[in-house]
Amino acid sequence: MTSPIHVMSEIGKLKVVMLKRPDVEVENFTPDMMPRLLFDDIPYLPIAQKEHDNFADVLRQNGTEVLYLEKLSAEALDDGGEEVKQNFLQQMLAESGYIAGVTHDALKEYLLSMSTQDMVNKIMGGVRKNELDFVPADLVSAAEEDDYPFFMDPMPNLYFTRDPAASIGDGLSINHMTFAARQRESLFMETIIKYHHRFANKGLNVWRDRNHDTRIEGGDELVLSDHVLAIGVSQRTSADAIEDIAKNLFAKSHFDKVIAIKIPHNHAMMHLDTVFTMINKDQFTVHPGILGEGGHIDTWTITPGKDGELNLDHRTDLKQVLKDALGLDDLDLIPTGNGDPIIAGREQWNDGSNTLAIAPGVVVTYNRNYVSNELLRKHGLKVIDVLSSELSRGRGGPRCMSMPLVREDL
Ligand SMILES: NC(=O)NCCC[C@H](N)C(=O)O
Repeated sequence: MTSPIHVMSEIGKLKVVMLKRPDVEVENFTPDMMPRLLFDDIPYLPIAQKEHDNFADVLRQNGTEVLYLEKLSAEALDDGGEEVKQNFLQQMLAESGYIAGVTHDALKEYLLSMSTQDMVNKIMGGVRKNELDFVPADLVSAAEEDDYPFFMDPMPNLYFTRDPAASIGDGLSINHMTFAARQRESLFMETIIKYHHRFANKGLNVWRDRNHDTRIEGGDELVLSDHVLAIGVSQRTSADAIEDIAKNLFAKSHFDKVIAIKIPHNHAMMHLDTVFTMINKDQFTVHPGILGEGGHIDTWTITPGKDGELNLDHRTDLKQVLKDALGLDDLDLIPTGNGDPIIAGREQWNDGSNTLAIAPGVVVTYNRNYVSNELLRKHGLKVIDVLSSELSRGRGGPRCMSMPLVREDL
């Protein structure tokens, strides 16, 4: 029986993927909340949903089974039973700032009065104060948070299913994410893996769980082959988390090389996959803005050392590093925006480098990045471009919006 998670590459034919259809969470906030919620604008929901449905349809038409995070989460809680649901809620409330007390109790009662699916949707969408027939009387609520409209913030970034967890081999990392706006997200995946009948007790390896202080996000985790990972040292992923997962993978799996790639630490390039993706056996997209003089960038190839320690090899020629790690004679690094500084900057901002490979040489991209798309076609790729006006406002593209669960081996 095949494992419910099986990902040995970035490019093997995509068989099963997990998405989250954007819902009220992407518009249930005010402009002043945007920076904290990691959004640059507020999408128009009906169009965002239409675009997302178009994305899901494209995947289905190409032979991919599409699962939805929101549905899996509710099913997992129902599979787990009453105690699991209560514990999940307790943990979610604690991570939302309510360990105990009257507000905790009021929220618990409110959320438990719903069907499991409605409860999950409500937690994802955010709980406003005016929904409950309850006014907290403590000083913090009265004196400091009286103007704030939410008991529980919405989670608008959930449609970027790539980040809270990452499939690696026959297992995954469940991630401790960087910013508070996203940290609760990975509790859904932890619950799915533990309790959903499709995943529970199937021998899945959790290479690193969410109970850490050091940070890692799936947009930085790229499975280049069944031996090699690339992981961004980025705004969202810290070097110590990379060392930690490398040690676990080297001890327990067939992965024996992790290439750590240092990228600028800023919002536009928050993850490695916003500037660099694998799209074929010997082809990658790269945003020229991350490469210095002569195409150089800091990379460290990490391999197993003595007694569980790690060996590091610092090199700056990305192309050569990748060729060596993957045993390739040549490699095609395709620059976002065809190297034009204005177009490259603009199309990277709109996730022109954030391609989702659904088979070797077949990629799904945003239609708005037409210069990069045309260039990919010229390099022999099959490009399926999807609608992107509203989805792109959340600052993530097709790779960010998808968590592959099963890919065919190459
Ligand atoms: N892998 C990705 O690059 N995901 C995009 C995440 C965008 C989201 N607004 C965030 O800042 O986390």
